[in-house]
Amino acid sequence: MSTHDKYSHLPLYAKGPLKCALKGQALLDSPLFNKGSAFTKEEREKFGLNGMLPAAVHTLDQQVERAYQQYSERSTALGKNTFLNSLKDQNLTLFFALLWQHVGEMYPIIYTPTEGEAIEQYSRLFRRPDGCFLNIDEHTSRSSIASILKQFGGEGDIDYIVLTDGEEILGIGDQGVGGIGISVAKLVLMTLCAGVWPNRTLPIVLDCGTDNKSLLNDAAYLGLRHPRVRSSRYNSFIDDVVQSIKSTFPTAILHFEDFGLGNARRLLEIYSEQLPCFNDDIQGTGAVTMAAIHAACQVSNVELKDARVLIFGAGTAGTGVADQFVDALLTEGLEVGEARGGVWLVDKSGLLTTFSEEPTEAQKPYLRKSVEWEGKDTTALEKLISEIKPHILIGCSTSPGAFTEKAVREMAKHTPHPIILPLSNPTRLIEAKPEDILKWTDFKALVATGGPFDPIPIPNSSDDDGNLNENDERKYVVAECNNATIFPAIGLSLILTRSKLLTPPLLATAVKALSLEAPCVKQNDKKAALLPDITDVRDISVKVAVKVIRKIVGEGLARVDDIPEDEEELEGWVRGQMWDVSTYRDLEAVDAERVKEALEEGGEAAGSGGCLGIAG
Ligand SMILES: NC(=O)C1=CN([C@@H]2O[C@H](COP(=O)(O)OP(=O)(O)OC[C@H]3O[C@@H](n4cnc5c(N)ncnc54)[C@H](O)[C@@H]3O)[C@@H](O)[C@H]2O)C=CC1
Ligand SMILES: CC(=O)C(=O)O
Ligand SMILES: [Mg+2]
Repeated sequence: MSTHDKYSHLPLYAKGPLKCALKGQALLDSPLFNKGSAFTKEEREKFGLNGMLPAAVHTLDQQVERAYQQYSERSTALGKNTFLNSLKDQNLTLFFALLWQHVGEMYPIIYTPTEGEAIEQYSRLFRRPDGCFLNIDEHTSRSSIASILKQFGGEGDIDYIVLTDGEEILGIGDQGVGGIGISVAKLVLMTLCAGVWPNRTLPIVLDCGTDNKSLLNDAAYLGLRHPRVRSSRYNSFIDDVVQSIKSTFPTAILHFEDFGLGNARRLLEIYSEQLPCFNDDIQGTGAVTMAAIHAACQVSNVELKDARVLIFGAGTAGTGVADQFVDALLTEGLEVGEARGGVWLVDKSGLLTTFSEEPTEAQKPYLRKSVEWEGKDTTALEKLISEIKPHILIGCSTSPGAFTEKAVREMAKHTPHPIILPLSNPTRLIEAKPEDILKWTDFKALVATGGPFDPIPIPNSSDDDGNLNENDERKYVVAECNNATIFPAIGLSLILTRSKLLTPPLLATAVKALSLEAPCVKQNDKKAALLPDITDVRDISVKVAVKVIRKIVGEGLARVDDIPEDEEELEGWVRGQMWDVSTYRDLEAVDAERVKEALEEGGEAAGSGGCLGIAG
């Protein structure tokens, strides 16, 4: 065992059969252990299930088929989302097997855009709680929070936590307590995309009130019915929560999601040196966007160090992309000043300059000298494009239609293959539709979007010399540039190594690794996707994780020391610890006392608190 520190002995994932102390109805009610009609005759006998299930024993595939039929009968996206969430409450293995077998179809149902709708309707759709609800009004002390957290498991039981305060959800603003939906959805992706064990994760919402008037006036609203608490009371609440997480789950990774502009970066800066933590909207969005930029630059022969980037919407996500761009240039040997020189930030007031009023801390490093812009129009996007001549245009503004035909055509005048990434979610808020961008640029642009879009037929496509390919039936696959393509792999790497921190070199490693997997790079084809498809994400996550894990070890941040050095062995080591989306695990009956003893002896915890299961 490791000599690194006292946490290195804590078990990671279960191997072999799951030891299960539940029987009868309690077993059927446990989403981790339940197999429904797939319980074998022997298991029915052993676990007191006789008479509690119909006679037939079905396979997981048969169950998936039936569940898919039921899913398909729901006529609306929201109805399908509700169906899937109920299934998750009943049987985790079936839920993830179904999702994985239909990942292309179901991804937008369990994630953006449908999950956004479900969050807006949270209080109406509510059936049973999922996750941990911490509310500021009942917050009395750090120990009271710790005692709530302990209901979800003890030291070593939880690997990954998604924490939100619901203020800036998925581009739809303040959703109060409904924000729990984004914590749950991001954790579903952790399992689906990177095999993190779902019972070893914890979604948390911090209910600090809401400034959303329609929620405050809605009699059905389930959260605290007052405006958001801010300043010192909020800060001490957050600090108590983070410190309680740290003491209760000392090896857990903390993922901040959808915090408001005034808090997201501030909290990351405070806590990134105290525990392994991650802000998805800043770092995840920055990282996935940077991977798309790397890939696009590579196929369109633009040197990153020469690239000019115009970021439209300089909030949490926009400045996260800017920072990631600068970090990438620093790893190529540029000085900070030079690297920042390639970034222009535009917000509601136009180009951000030294003349701009009250720039945020995150925007300050990128302010352009106002004297250089005297007498010029710094508000109209097409005018800015005409001055700056960007190679890359990124939208994180929630301003639909902001990338106008004029602006996009102007961009195409200065660069043969404009790289245009309208990232705002949900779909109705996108800065420009990909089919329009492609049409306005004669399919020369390289495009990726924040949410899902169908492939776009390429009409009589031409090659770079302008020769028409009359019979070309190809479609332009618009990659989804969403942090969900990268955060699960980063999280998996941190979990498996029990990394002490998440540092910029780890993110830069993930970015490079992901960009190498982009179809456009692999096929050296400007019309292929800028990022891998979600249907490939599990394999991609393993590849990215292998590189990040090596970096974690190299940087001396790992807290386990049995990590294989050989790349192939390391890949097997990673895969071997992932949740299997294609099979049920064997169950071994044990009594509850034995489970407790085994956990005290340091057995491998298969379930978070209350699951009464260990693995041997
Ligand atoms: N694809 C992805 O992976 C991600 C996408 N996003 C999306 O990015 C968008 C922004 O999210 P956050 O940065 O978290 O929000 P935010 O509120 O922190 O930032 C939005 C920024 O856009 C600015 N803005 C608003 N209207 C504008 C306009 N007309 N012109 C220029 N700037 C304008 C705001 O002043 C603010 O600075 C959302 O739609 C969100 O869904 C966010 C995170 C990840
Ligand atoms: C994708 C994401 O994290 C967001 O839109 O907030
Ligand atoms: Mg987010």
